[in-house]
Amino acid sequence: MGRLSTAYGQAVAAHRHAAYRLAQARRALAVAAASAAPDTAELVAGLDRIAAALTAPAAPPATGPLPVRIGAATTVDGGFPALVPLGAGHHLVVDRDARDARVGALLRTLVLRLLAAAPAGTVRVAGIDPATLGATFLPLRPLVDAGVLAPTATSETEIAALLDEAERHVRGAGQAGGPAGELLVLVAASAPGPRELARLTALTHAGDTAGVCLLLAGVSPGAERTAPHATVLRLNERYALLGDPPRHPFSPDGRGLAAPVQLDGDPQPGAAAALARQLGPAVRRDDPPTFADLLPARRWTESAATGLRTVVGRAGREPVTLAFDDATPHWLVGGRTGAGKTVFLLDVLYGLATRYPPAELQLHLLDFKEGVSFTEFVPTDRDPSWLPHARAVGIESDREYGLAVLRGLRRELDRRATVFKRHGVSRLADLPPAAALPRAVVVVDEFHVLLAGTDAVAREAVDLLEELARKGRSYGLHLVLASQSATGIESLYGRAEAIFGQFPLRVALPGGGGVLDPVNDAAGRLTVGSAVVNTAAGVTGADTVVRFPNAHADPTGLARVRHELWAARPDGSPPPAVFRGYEPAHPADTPAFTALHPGAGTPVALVGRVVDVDGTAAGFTLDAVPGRHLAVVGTDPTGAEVLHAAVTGLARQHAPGRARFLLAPLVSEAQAVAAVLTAVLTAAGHPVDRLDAVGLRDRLTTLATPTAQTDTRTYLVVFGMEAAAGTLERPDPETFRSGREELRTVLRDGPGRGVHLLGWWRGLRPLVDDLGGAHQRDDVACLVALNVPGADLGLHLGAHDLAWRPRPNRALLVDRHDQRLQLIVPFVRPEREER
Ligand SMILES: Nc1ncnc2c1ncn2[C@@H]1O[C@H](COP(=O)(O)OP(=O)(O)OP(=O)(O)O)[C@@H](O)[C@H]1O
Repeated sequence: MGRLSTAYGQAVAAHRHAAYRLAQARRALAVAAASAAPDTAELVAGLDRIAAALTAPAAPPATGPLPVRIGAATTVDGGFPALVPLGAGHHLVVDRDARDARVGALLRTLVLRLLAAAPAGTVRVAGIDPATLGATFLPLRPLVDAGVLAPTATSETEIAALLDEAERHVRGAGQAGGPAGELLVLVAASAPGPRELARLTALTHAGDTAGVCLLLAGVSPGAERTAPHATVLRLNERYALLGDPPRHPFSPDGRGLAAPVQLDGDPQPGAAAALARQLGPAVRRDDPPTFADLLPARRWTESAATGLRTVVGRAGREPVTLAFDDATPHWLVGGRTGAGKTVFLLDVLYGLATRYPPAELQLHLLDFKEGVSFTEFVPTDRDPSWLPHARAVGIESDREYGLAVLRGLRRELDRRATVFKRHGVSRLADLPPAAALPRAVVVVDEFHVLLAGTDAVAREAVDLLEELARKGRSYGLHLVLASQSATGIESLYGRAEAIFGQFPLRVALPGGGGVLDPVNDAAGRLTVGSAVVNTAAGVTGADTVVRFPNAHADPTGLARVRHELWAARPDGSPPPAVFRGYEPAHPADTPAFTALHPGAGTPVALVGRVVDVDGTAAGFTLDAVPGRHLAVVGTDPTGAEVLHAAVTGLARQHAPGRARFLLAPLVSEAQAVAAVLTAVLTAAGHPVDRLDAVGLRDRLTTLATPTAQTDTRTYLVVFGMEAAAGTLERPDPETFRSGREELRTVLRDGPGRGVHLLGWWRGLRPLVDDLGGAHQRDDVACLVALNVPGADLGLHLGAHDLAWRPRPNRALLVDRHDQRLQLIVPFVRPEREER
């Protein structure tokens, strides 16, 4: 208030001085009038009116215009200050642009005077200068650095973005229903294109309380008509002629001030820097938005019936709200690595989760990169809380997990279609309250990973995304696809338009201009923490530059919000289904494994967890059908772990004495596992035999011999089957049958007699040799492929487009009998990781 009264005091003093000089001028003119000089009587009358205006008690600056000096009106008697009203619905139009040095100096001077006259932080200035590419404002650089003056808009895109911001500012003032708290001064040093100029002049009609003031240079005199709220200044070679200020005319007939005006020159050198020092601290309050700015005043008070809305940041000082609704059902977000995509998505998710209760909003979050994007939404050892809206969260997801989530969502759409039919509605909002369904927001971070290549996973993912995008609008399912690049994705060739056409809302972070129209370069100059938001599928001119807060900068604030939401969750809310791509699978953490018990039917060999939404246990039933044996293939020592899990699981399914285990650890890596297994099985009361290669061969002969049917199972567990190749190849001197022949008999006939082989082969080739050729592959119908190249495996299975790429902590489960192919996380013992 102190600064306001000082500025106002200064303005009043200037008025008084002007009034005094005016009186002097009037006297001089009266003398001239007496000598019948033409026009002087009129001039006197005009000056009288100005004097009346100047000496009348002025309205406080908050509600009235500021009188700002533009130069000196010259009379025969000398000069007096020429003032123009600015602000509170008053604007200035100059007929020449800043390429006339007098205009450039005038604009700079006016900017300094307006800033100096108003309380710090209440005036914001933005320049437009297409003709001199910003040169007009260069001397004011210290004010730009201090954040008082916005960087000059010179290109069509920048000017359009600035106009968007100004229009939002005006709308914001309109909605607030009173004088805007801040005066936005738009200074056009030269006229922009006709469209932008039309938008600028339209702003001059915004009214006294809109909080916007335009100084338009280089606008033709006809602008008087287009800008009835502006004082018009025309320049001739020596002077400027000042038109009548609207509502405070100098002349009775619109001829303006009769005294020509000598415009003030440039401000003193150093004036801009001094002002910047003075205003900087107050303006720095206009720091980037904070996380708290995104949150609603009260939690869970909004209804999602017609869509979801959240504040994502600010454009200038205006909050920017984005929606998932009929107009913008899906969003496409682009930005290079480190551009702030994850932070932006977190801002959106917290904004939504605080506005809508879990009954109105569900979240499905998929992250395909190494990182921790959505970890904070799921329970951990350190923090048991979770975001109650989260239904499925994939962290460092496999593509197959993404596919599983998308398939689940398609089923959800089918379910919703049935509900809609039952109620005879076609929109979510029309469902009766008792049948209301939550909206679902599905975020896929780094979606290009999911769609990479042209394999079966990519093809199915593209189909699913297209279907979800197409139907999602009416069923309340909204997609947010984020990526470093939305272009050049092979699997999208010919499909991109059909899919991205459903994504009208584009958010381009730094380096993410690819989500905008190819000719739209609005994202070219973004810095981290800002984004271009475009609600017209990226076309030029529909851009808003938004600054968004760094959610990660306030982890405590974030945790507080999350805990508050968690504490408020409805009774019985389940935690989200979580898939952590980096996490190994332990039998002891898998409910289906720990639930195994004797007498539960056909034994199953559990080998890991399926990469799916529920983390289903992965396994094979070992029934009496020929070929019900398990081959674990690959050099990865996990092979021994998989057999360990399968065997301990089988042991749990048999009462003591009802199963026999024959363990053949033929390779050194398996000795320790076999020792542990022997101890476990023995402790469980099961007979265990240890075999070497020769013992294995002998036992195969025994097992191949038909015996009377018993209900005792025999599990022959061989670690490193290829190590017995030499022994098995040799024919028996008496029967002339080789060990391999005995083996093949066991493979075919064993299951019928309760005999199953569980073997680890360290390569596909030895397995094929043992089977007697690839055409015999069904003799071992259950396969767990570890580090086996996809091409080799595809060849072995006769599947030419097998989407398998060997990687740590993953295996491909193949059951040739039920045509099952599943990506699994193979079981390992916890102690193995510690080694
Ligand atoms: N609004 C912001 N304000 C200030 N700094 C930010 C903002 N957003 C992000 N950053 C900074 O950028 C860093 C990277 O952000 P983020 O992790 O969101 O990037 P990303 O695009 O997801 O990158 P990547 O794909 O490599 O994970 C953050 O750690 C933070 O330091």
